[in-house]
Amino acid sequence: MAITKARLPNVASLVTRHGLLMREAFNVAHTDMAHWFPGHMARGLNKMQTKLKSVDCVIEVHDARIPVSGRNPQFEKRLGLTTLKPHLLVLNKMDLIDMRNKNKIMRYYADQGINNILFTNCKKPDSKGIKSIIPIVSELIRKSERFNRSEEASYQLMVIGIPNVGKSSLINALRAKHLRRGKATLVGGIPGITQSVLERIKVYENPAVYLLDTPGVMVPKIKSVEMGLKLALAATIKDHLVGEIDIADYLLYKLNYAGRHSYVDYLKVDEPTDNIQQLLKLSAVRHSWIKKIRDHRGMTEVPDTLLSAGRFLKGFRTGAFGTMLLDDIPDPLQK
Ligand SMILES: Nc1nc2c(ncn2[C@@H]2O[C@H](COP(=O)(O)OP(=O)(O)OP(=O)(O)O)[C@@H](O)[C@H]2O)c(=O)[nH]1
Repeated sequence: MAITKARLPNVASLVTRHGLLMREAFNVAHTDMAHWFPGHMARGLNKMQTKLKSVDCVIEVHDARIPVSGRNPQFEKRLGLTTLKPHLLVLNKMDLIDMRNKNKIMRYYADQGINNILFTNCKKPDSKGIKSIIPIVSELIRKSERFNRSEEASYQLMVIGIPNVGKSSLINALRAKHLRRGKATLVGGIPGITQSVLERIKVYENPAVYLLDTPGVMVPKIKSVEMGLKLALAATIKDHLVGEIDIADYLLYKLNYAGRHSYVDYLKVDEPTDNIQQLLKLSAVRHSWIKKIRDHRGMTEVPDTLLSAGRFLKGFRTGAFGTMLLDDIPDPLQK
């Protein structure tokens, strides 16, 4: 299957200063996306559902780079997010997007009835977003029914989200901010670090606030290959399941499309290109990333393009090419 999305290309940005014309759309040859998603994730949801009655508020963490892609509709369906319990949507990794998009993103969610939204950077526990979480959540709980929990002095919050969006980092940032305590929960750059369901961690005193950490639950169905590639680029799916080279190719397309060519220096190549194989090969040679393979001549040294792809992706994920929103945000004002 190929995606050739009709777009209105910003022609100026598609032509590099070297006069090269870049791709207007991304084509990919994947057909089977089933293996991108580990099936065991749905089991976590069952446990979350059974715990819901002891929860006062649900904090849904999502990656700010993909506000449209990948929010799990199962959360709404199974946990009744906007109806059963107070719900706060935390758009994390705000340091990786251009915050001039904030209002557009807020309008997009407001159009879906989601109004309690906060942008955070968990790398900075003293930042405004992290500081606001407990006051906002306390207010949401105070205004709610609390069902059979009104006698409880302490608050219990459940932190949910797809893999690798920063759920554990958020818990650690809150502990660091309010209790001056170290990490209570494991953080990692690859999806699927949190395995146990519903570990209870204290993050605040007076009133005592506990958070239940949960393993990431991936969307059950990916609507398109491009959506899958965005999720992979945001590191919510393990790279090898999708293929490092394909994800790197999509990244290259996105950077070129936006007219952003800082990858040229980062990868030590000569000029922008649309050819992922050539890019990764040259970068591997320039960095001396060489691997040995066995062929008809015995052991031969070849450029390690997989390693270059990994470094390219890491560059994007750590913000080396600047901030980037991966989704186009539908603006309800322009409907
Ligand atoms: N740039 C940036 N990186 C972040 C932020 N929050 C978390 N990270 C990084 O994102 C990665 C995933 O963070 P985790 O806290 O392990 O994510 P998780 O949602 O608990 O992951 P799972 O356990 O796989 O579901 C780690 O490499 C974090 O350092 C943030 O606000 N900004």
